[in-house]
Amino acid sequence: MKFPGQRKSKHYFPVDARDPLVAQIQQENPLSRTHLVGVGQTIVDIEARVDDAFLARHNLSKGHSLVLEEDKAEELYQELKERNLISHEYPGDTIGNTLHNYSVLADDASILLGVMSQDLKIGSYAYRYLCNTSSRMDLDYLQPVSGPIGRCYTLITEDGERTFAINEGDMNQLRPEFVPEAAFENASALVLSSYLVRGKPTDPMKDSALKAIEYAKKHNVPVVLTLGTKYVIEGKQEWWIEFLKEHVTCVAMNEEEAEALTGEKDPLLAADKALEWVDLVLCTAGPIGLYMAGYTEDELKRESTLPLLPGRIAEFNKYEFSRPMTKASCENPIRVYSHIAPYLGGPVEIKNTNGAGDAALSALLHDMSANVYHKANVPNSAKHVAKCLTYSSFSQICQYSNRVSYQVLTQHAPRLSRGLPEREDCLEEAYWER
Ligand SMILES: Nc1ncnc2c1ncn2[C@@H]1O[C@H](COP(=O)(O)OP(=O)(O)O)[C@@H](O)[C@H]1O
Ligand SMILES: Nc1nc2c(ncn2[C@@H]2O[C@H](COP(=O)(O)O)[C@@H](O)[C@H]2O)c(=O)[nH]1
Repeated sequence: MKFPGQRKSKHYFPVDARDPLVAQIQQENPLSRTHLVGVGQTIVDIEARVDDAFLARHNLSKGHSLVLEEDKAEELYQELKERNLISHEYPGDTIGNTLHNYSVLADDASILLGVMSQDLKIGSYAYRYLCNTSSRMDLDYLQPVSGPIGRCYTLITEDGERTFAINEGDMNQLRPEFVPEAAFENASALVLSSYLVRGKPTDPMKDSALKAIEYAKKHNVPVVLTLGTKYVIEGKQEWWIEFLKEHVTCVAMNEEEAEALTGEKDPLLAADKALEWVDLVLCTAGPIGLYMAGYTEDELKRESTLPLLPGRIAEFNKYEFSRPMTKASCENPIRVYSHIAPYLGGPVEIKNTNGAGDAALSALLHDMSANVYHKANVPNSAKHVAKCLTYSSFSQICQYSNRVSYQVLTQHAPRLSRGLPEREDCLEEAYWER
């Protein structure tokens, strides 16, 4: 496990391998490991620049992620091919992206539960998916299917807006028996997306997601839900609120999804509202940066030394140096908020915003895993006097998530092609002290 940030703090771990005492302990007690689990829809992103007329011709509404009928998807693909509009093809899926990025950042294992075409042809989409996925992602549990994996036509119009058109293939055919309980033992978190419930009523994917949640709860693994797109939430707010209350520890969303869920346009107020249903919120807001909201124990709250920020909740970041906890594990819970503007104001040139939100979430999940890992290996550390959800503070996680989003904005693909630059191994020096 490579650790997120604060490499020089007294709590930094893994400890220096050159210390003979530590080396001896590590030989006697091999380090306990953890991993992230995700249930995903195996999808390849097929990216093309199109005009508004193209969207109109194929009855697509801009900014939406829509599942197409097979014949409509084929028509769309044929036009893209004939007009030579396809610019890039990458493995996608909001969960696949998140697990891959997690594995790259943490240099550690994640487990993808999903489907994969059993007869792989070299050059096929399934083949490309596997070739461009981190070797740290464990794909051994994938369910073989006879059909193709999903295709996500990522249609980018001149205004930079992305419209997703999905040809689902067999991506929703994951059956509950391919969700093994063993994957949840020692897991640090289960990550799911709201896309999993929008298949046909006969698709087994939703039951598989519920099975995964059942095992996560049984093994005390936090459930993290990413909202994917506002269109899956709109009109079904009540259903999602009940789902969050019943199953979810942490919700990740962008400001549009947050508004669809809570009715609040202001991301800070939306995040605050979501705390009625979950313990931790990550709300990205494009060029505005990102917000986190959560709970901490009153006695353990830590005041920020950064400038206090104005907002719909006055000086809302006052305790952002605290570490997130579940509300239930606090005797006197207080709400904590943090915000950060885009790293360096955003890249000079944004290559593609695809995957920026997934990237932010992968950094948060890395921090959650680091906490589990540290606790298992140094249980008597001062870090674990209270039961926290993360290794770092709200403020530090905001900075880390933001930094990882920036990295994705500077490249075309939605998945990190490599980790953050080594020079930043100590983010404090390069950025956090700025
Ligand atoms: N136009 C932009 N300028 C600067 N930073 C951006 C821009 N768009 C996104 N970001 C960064 O990427 C993060 C996630 O982007 P966002 O667009 O909110 O996610 P999503 O892709 O889920 O909609 C933001 O919190 C911000 O740090
Ligand atoms: N599992 C699904 N993933 C989808 C779907 N529609 C789009 N996407 C994926 O989202 C990411 C981009 O994420 P963002 O953080 O930029 O919002 C992209 O790679 C797509 O593959 C879907 O229906 N299901």
